[in-house]
Amino acid sequence: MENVQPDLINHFSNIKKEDIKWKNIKAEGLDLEYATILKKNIAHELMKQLQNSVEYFKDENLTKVKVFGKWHQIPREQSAYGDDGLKYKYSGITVYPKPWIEPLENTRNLIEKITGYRYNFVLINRYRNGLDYIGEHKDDEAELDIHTPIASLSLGQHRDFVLRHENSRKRKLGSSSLPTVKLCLEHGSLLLMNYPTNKFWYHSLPQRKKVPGERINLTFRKIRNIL
Ligand SMILES: O=C(O)CCC(=O)C(=O)O
Ligand SMILES: [Fe+2]
Repeated sequence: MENVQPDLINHFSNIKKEDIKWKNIKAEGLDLEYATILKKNIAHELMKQLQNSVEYFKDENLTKVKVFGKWHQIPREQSAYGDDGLKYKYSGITVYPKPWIEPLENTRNLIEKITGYRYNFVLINRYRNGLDYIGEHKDDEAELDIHTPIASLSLGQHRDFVLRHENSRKRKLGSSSLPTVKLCLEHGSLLLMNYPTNKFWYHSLPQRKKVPGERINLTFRKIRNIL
């Protein structure tokens, strides 16, 4: 029987590392690399497959997070997939990833081919519309392998991504305030947050009422097995 679904693996196998044009963004303690890695039609196909297969958390223990000591309903949908036996704790919640599903595993393998890093975990955020957002935070949990950059793949509605140095945030006396860094994360783009970015810089994806489309973001991470 002929496969009527466009074959993602086939498309992915045509993507060559040497064809990718990276943009480097650097500031004190900040090191980012950004590139469009998927053509529009391939990005659309991956998004469609994820819309049909990803299951988001429903359990109350996983849809509320602790921010500055208070519990809040997360203003987006979230899920996690990864290797068996891993555990990731953030914002007061503990996540055990679901087993890999095909589109996510294929994407993990593509990112390994492009970056040379092998990931064992992906956190998925779905922003249903422009009101959904993620507040300022650092991804600096102890179980993250800090020398493997967080690789963030964006699909769907482009959204602004804002980074602020911790000193600018605290307006610490005597520290020169570093300018905010703002990027627009496009459909089919990959952002690498290299060490030591998450040590010094907070990031967020603010609400944007004028860009109401759905966005799915995959952050591939390497968790050190702490069992
Ligand atoms: O949606 C994004 O681009 C960022 C998500 C994020 O910062 C996170 O999952 O830690
Ligand atoms: Fe983050």
